[in-house]
Amino acid sequence: MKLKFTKMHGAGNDFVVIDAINQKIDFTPAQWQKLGDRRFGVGADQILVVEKSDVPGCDFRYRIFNNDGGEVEQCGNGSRAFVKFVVEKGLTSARKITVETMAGIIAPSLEADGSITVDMGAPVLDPAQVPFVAEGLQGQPEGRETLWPLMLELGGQRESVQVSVVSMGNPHAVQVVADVDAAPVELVGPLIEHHVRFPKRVNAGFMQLVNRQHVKLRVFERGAGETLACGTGACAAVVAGIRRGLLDSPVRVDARGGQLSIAWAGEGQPVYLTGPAVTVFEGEINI
Ligand SMILES: N[C@H](CCC[C@H](N)C(=O)O)C(=O)O
Repeated sequence: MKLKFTKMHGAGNDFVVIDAINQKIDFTPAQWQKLGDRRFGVGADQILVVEKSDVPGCDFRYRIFNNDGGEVEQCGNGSRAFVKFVVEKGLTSARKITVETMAGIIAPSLEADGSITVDMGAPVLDPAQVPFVAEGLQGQPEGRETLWPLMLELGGQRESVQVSVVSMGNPHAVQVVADVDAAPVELVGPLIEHHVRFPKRVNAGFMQLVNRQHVKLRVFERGAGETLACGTGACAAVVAGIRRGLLDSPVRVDARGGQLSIAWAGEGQPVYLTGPAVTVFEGEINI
């Protein structure tokens, strides 16, 4: 079939966005993978699918596929591209929309100055619900947070890294490092992503503290590898840092592809993600 799509990015985290309201989409994981393939397809970190929602009061449904073809629960940078897409395509006259995702309802809004803020909902902090298997581990309390010693096999050596585990609807394991640019993200990221204690795999965050309201962050994403920015990863990292007593809301998050801002008022409260969304080009592909 000939498929119309829009190529977009949020702080360098790039997407193929598809209007599945006006196009009939029924793809196999292999077809999603092809769309995300940077040589055999269009190429993107994730594919975002816009559908009508059946949930009363919800404007749209938002489906997210990593470029490994797997469908996932949430995408923060994608939610900003989503609201820009539906406004630019005339699919809504609203500027603040409610969107049904696999992880629950989120509410992106397009501000008059073009910036976009998303109510990402409250973080899930119970390790079992991330999900993370803590059995047999001695968690290290720090502030309101618990640091979990994750055992990794690195070059025949067993090394332990201390991670916070947080869900934004999708799972995150966040560690603090002295220097993100020197952090072994390509080596350690996959070991954490596929660690046996994460039954649904996990996004691995590496956070450097600049000051109490400014961090640098790299994320090795589940199902996509290292991306230039990860919105839910930024949310999870800031939540973990605030709970550890290391950060104060709001926090500036410097990702490799751009700048995000995260605000969180504490347990049970929503996390607000603010950042850019850019439309790069429109296209068609035979898929
Ligand atoms: N790789 C993530 C999905 C995309 C999240 C990221 N691109 C964001 O902006 O939140 C996962 O498997 O949970």
